[in-house]
Amino acid sequence: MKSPSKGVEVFVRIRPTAYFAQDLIECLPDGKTLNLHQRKDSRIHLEFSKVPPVSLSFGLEGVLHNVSQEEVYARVCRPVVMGALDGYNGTVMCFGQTGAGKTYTMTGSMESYRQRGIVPRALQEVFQEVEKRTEHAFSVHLSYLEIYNETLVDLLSSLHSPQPFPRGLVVMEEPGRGVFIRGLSLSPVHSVEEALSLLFEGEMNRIIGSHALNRKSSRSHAILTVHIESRSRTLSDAKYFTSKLNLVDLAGSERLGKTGSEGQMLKEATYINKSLSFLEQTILALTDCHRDHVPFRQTKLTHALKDSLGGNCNTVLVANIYGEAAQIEETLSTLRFASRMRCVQTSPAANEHIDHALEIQKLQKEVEMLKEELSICNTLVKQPNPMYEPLSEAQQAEVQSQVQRYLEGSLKEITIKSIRQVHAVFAQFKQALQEQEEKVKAQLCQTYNLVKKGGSADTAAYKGLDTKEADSLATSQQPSSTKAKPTKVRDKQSQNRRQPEGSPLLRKGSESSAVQMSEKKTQESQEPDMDSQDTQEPQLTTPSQLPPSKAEVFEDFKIGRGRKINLILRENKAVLMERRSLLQQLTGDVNAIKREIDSTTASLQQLEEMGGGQGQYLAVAGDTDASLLVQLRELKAKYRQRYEVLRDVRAEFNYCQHLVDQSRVRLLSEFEVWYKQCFPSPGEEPDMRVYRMYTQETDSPQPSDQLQHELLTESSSSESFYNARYRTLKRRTSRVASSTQKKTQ
Ligand SMILES: Nc1ncnc2c1ncn2[C@@H]1O[C@H](COP(=O)(O)OP(=O)(O)OP(=O)(O)O)[C@@H](O)[C@H]1O
Repeated sequence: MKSPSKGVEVFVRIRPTAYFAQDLIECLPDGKTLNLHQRKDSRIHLEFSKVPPVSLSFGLEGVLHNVSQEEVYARVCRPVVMGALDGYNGTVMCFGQTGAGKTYTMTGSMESYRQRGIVPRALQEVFQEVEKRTEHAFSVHLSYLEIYNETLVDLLSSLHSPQPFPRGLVVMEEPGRGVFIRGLSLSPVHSVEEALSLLFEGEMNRIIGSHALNRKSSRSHAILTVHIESRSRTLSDAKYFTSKLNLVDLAGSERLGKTGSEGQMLKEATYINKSLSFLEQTILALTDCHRDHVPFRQTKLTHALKDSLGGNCNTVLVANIYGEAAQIEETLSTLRFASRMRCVQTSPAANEHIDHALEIQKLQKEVEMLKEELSICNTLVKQPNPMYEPLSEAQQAEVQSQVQRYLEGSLKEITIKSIRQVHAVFAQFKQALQEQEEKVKAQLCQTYNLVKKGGSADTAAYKGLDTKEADSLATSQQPSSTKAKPTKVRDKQSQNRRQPEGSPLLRKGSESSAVQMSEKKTQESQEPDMDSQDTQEPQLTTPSQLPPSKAEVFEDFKIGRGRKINLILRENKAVLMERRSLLQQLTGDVNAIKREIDSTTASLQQLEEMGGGQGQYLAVAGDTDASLLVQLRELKAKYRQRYEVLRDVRAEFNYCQHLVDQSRVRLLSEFEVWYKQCFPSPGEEPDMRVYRMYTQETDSPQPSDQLQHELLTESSSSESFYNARYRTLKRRTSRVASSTQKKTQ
């Protein structure tokens, strides 16, 4: 991610003073231009007396005159902080004469929160953003470097064990890493509080000199760096971003003569001036496109800031000036430096990295997966040159024809060539099955004159079952055709040949024979042959056989193991039918009486209208009318009596309906259990013990017998309760059976 190159952004901040030289310094209303007028009596004029008075104009990103600390931060630093969180290096530095307000701008007041400077605000914003950007995991470290008299000092060393590098800190450069200070401590920080306490610690350690101009003037350059690393929490890629946010408070530029420094102070001032002058030379070299060498290494300051000056960094300079007439020479020099700085171009670029360890891990995983896939392919294919490309249309058509021929029996085996071809074969099977189903349904609907009403009527017709039972079976049905062996799709005919006599699979002939069979079964179930039930049980499957469909063996179940519950269901249904016809009859009676009541009432009303009112009515009505009244009374009494009977019968009917539902659920759930035990999934052995238990009649009461009474007397909402209880009883019964078997062995 690379942004277009741009110049270093430069702001001028004017230190407030009661003696602001407004005739010399003019801030234009655009807020971006500052004009400096040279006066006849100024020192500048005296020194260059032959030069006619001139006005110099400086274009900037902004003139910060009488603005709050908050606004300074928002305009100068916030965009750089945001960039740093996105992976762009950023540098904000203050330059200017001693006492012009550099430290005030960078650090601000240590006592007043409102007057805190750029650094504490930047730290605060970093952690606020870290909390907001939840889709990224950030790690933040701080380092605090001081350059004093060309010596590098770790301002946070007091918090760490002695330095591992006895020769002190060294500015280093490494390809891919850029410039860094070897031996400088990196303190991890997890909150704004931790970060601020490190800042305060560093500030305490910073050497404060005193000299004639400013008792608190800092005599060193200070670089606080926030090192940020961010990794995506949502993407599993090995990409991550790093950035450095440098907050630089440069030592004050000053004229030696003016400060009156001597001794140690003089030495300090010399170093400071030297480094600032090299900084200026470096900037000049950077702005000169014909120079191939930029003397970054001349001083520790320029070397340490190499990345920030003309690198891939978002760089902002705040030029602090002291707006009094006496300081006009320093102001001019600061503004000249500022305008040169504006010409320096940087090419901000996000520092994107690849976590090689993670990348290797990912690739290793991928290789493992591909190896597995390849081994499956090799097992399946057993031939050279397997196909890896998606099937072409011609190949798809070939697969379709192969499946057709295989189903018809003219093709013995489909040769497996690739995973994609296997998928295509299965898809063709699925399609063929769906087509067959549709065909059978249509045929059955025609045979039984059934109207197609969604799935229910069709499913019922499918095997001649009760609609609800068939629906339930249909939903739980597993397409037996999909249970093919994984490596070879075997010939269907040869499989049928292996089925034992009497296997339900053998009944899976043509569609018409299926219909005949279901009709035959229906007859059989109406007259169950108790003695032959064992022979009616389906054959157990072996792992090489396909299990019969549930619909096929359901009839067997109903006359075999599920005979009792099926009989109960039938009895309940019979009672329900009887109640239904009684209900219909009673409803007809009640409606007829109601109609009679209505007509009698109408006749009486007619007579009343003819008599012109209640009083006359009695006089005119005579015997006929009196008999109508009696008739009406009798009809009402009869209506009440019949209605009560109707209400009772309706209640009985509803109750019977519950019983039928319950016994149906029982029948189906017992069937499901029985089916699972008798026809286990491929790879599982059929449970012979359970199979025997279900096929042999025992003297001990079956769970079904125990539950029967409860099922018949409870409401249908208790269904799940009973299902659970039934399963528990079943498990217990099978456990008891197995322990008894062990004891007898
Ligand atoms: N914008 C401002 N508003 C209020 N006070 C200010 C402002 N700028 C500077 N000052 C005050 O001016 C004095 C000198 O400021 P400061 O120490 O920040 O200067 P400096 O440029 O860092 O000096 P040095 O180079 O010697 O470190 C301080 O007392 C500071 O509070």
